[in-house]
Amino acid sequence: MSLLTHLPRHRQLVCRQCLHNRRQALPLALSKRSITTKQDAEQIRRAEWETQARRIRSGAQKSMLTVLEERGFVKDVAGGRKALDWLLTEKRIGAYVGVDPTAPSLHVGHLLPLMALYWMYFYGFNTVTLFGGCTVQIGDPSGRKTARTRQGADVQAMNVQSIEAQLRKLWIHVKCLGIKHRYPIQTSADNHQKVLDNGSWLKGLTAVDLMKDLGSGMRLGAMLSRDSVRQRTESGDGMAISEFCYPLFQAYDWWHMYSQKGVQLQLGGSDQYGNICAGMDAVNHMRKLRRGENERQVDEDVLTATFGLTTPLLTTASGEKFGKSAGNAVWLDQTMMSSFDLYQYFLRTSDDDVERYLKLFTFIPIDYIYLVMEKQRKDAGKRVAQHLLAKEIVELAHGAASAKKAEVAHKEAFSDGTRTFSLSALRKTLSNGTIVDVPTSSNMIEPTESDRALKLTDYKRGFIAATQAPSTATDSSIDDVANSVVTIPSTLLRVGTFPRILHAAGLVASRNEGHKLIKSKGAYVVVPNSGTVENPHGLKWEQVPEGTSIDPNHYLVDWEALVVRSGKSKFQVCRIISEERFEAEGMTCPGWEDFKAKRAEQAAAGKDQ
Ligand SMILES: N[C@@H](Cc1ccc(O)cc1)C(=O)O
Repeated sequence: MSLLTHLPRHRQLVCRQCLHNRRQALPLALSKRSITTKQDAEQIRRAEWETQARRIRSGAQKSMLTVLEERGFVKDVAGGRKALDWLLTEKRIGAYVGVDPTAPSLHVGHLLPLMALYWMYFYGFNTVTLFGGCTVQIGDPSGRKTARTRQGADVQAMNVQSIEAQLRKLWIHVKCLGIKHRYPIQTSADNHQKVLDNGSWLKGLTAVDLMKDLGSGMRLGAMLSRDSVRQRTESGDGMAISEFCYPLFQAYDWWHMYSQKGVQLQLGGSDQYGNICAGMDAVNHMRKLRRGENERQVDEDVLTATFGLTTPLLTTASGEKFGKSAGNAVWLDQTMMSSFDLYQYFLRTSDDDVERYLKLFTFIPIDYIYLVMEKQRKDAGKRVAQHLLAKEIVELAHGAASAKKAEVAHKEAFSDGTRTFSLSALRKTLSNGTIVDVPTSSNMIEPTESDRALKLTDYKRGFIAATQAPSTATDSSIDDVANSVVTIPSTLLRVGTFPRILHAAGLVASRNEGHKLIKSKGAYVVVPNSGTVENPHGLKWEQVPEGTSIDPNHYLVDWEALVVRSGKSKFQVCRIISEERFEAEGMTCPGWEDFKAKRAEQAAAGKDQ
């Protein structure tokens, strides 16, 4: 906990443990009077750090790197593991994670390096989350097989604005979670935690200066041998000079923050390894050039050296890509993915993955995670670990109030394992649920010059609609439901059309797969009026019966909703509306165009006869 020195003395809320630590850490003279001057604060910070270092050296506390490794954050360390472990114990260095605002929101994949950085914050390091207001205009080729499509200046400006706000919001939630989990955040200093835009220094940098200083120290051989460059040249697609030079800009960021803020460590996803190594070389070169430091000092002094740390690429235990829902990214922005859906995405985590995710995506102390996992193994059906994971992530991304609401909505919806579904929860979902029309074209909806006034939220909605998997997808990797409510025209509800409905609801990738799901007894539907005396509003699930004589209309709840489920917990609430309204509002759903085409064909054939 911080010492909250700006508050009057009686409001400095410090828990007993912190008070004890603080007394131990403070030089006697300081602990007796109130802390006022900057030097005092600095002295306390130093004393706090020294106490922590002593505890780590004596084995009473785990080192920073050990914590990161134990929780699964470390794939590669550039610069040497042992040296980094030592440095992180001895010196309160600066560390940073950068993201390019290529979309209006971060997605869960971004969280990995960010979480590692947040842990460093709890340990007292000076931390920077950087957004690439300038680098996004160039486009990082790392890990990409093709060049990015160029975005309009308006789109870019909105993305930058949105990502900056999101990074700031995440920090607020991180601090709240830190307090909740009782991490002793050390006395804050000006540079303890910052959100920076690389535009603020790259914009003023001239091309000549970049090439003269930094460019002269970067070797072509190393840059050419990078995977992203090799792949493109080998595939014949080639690469633009701008993309090829991208690492120079990222390297300059680091040099800027190294020289101004003592940032010695960069964290990033595994695709950033090349950029990070290029940055380390560049910083060394600049140190020799600008500061006139001698070669040996730069190459050998660990206390001033730079290091890189990459986080692993996440896949689920069954080998699928992590962070995709129905083929789309799992966004952290609430207007692009509701708290309900984000919660549901993580609630579906398999038992094999959940422990790993709890370590990576939550700040829950590791011993508590082990306890939860014991409980989980005893009664896996309750999914305690998954609920905990889902709630913590929503709390991190959307805040505590949203997390609580999402938890209640889910627990109510599945009040008895996955067997009952309460009417009130369903009604709530129907009234809150975002109805996202799946667009007919996969073109990005980009605001034009004349659309300058377009609000950010509208833009985000447009973005999410445009980047959804196309409605006619037959991609069998669709294993998820992205929205709380989908809208389906009543025309699709005919005797024998359950496979079509499962497809329209997004639970399966085609009508054929719908058939298969029903046949394998994996499809369920909520039965209306199935409450009991004890639980009159509870709704029960029933297996969708096989056969062509089943009428989905018999399962309509409140005459407006059909709730279908695939397997254990993948469910979808479908709002049923008339075809006229569906068409008038320009909506569509998987299989709809196909259905209409067939209907027209049949009508034409009927006329011919
Ligand atoms: N290149 C990074 C983002 C980044 C930008 C600037 C930096 O200084 C660091 C990282 C990415 O695409 O993920």
